[in-house]
Amino acid sequence: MAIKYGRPIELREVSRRDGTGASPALDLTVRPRRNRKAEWARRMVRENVLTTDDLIWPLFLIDGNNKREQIASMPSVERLSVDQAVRDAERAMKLTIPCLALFPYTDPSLRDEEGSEATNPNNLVCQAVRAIKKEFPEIGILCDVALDPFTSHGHDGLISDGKILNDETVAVLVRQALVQAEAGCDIIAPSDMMDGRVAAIREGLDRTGLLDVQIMAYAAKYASAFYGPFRDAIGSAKTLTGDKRTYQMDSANTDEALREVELDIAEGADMVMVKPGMPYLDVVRRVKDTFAMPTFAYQVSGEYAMIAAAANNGWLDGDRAMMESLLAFKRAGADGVLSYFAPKAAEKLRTQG
Ligand SMILES: NCc1[nH]cc(CCC(=O)O)c1CC(=O)O
Repeated sequence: MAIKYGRPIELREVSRRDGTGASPALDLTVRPRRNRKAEWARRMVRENVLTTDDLIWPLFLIDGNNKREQIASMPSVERLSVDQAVRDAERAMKLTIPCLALFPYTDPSLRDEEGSEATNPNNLVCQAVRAIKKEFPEIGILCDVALDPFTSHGHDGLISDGKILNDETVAVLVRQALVQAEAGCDIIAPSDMMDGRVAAIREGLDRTGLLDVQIMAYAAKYASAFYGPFRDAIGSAKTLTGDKRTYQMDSANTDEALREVELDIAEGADMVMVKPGMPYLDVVRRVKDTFAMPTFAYQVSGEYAMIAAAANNGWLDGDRAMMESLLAFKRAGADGVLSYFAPKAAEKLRTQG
């Protein structure tokens, strides 16, 4: 056998750990690379897999008909009129993506201090829920609960003297959750981070007889710079005054995340979420290990934008970075991921599998 890079190691040298041997003392009975030698072998020992069941696809809605509007900071993501959202729901069905999440771009003329459009049973989100459920009752629909797409100041709650009011906001959020659930949405996802909102929403749903509507709590949601492109998408970037640090979590904390998750579970959350995603995988792991609850992560707009922008510049392989980033959530213990990559990733999974 021709040896290109040196002579073969003899077994007896393996035990020579004092470094006096002719070659460095390497314990080469153990060779982890054996299990990586071919794709079939790698498949055999693979610990985590991503499937289309793991994906939740967020859609942005806009008023009008037959409209698809590009969002500059989120390449390939569009704002959709309701009829187009129905088309994307069909695409999701075909790709076996189990669930959609809906976010509205509210016309500026409908935004006010109180976010009153949030509780309009005929708002854009409710229209889309009814239209999608009419054609595709088998697909899951998640609706975000928070006031920021509807307020003139871009905050998630009601404000008085520059302060976000907790209990008054919760009362409005319950009404927002109820109009969405009555329109037919399956999962209510409070993203506002007010205290006590999960319990109040659960009680409201149960009192109305909406016993089967699930709650996925944005339980550990951080005050993050990575929401920037989302705020472009829903049109709150320019209007937002100040920041959200009095209600969203400090990114320095993880014990606090566990307390938030514990509270939301006690208040009746069926599923919990950590957000943003990739910079907070340690939190995902701690939450999963501590509570063993269905745990989701949100790969947020800024995470999407970073990968998409780098890929569009040719700085990294976009498809591989997308799949690697999604798999990372599984490795961290997540049961699923909200991701703007959902349709693209599902297409890739389909052609691979
Ligand atoms: N409260 C609303 C909400 N729901 C989801 C996101 C961010 C999602 C994303 O960045 O993709 C936000 C923005 C925010 O809290 O400011």
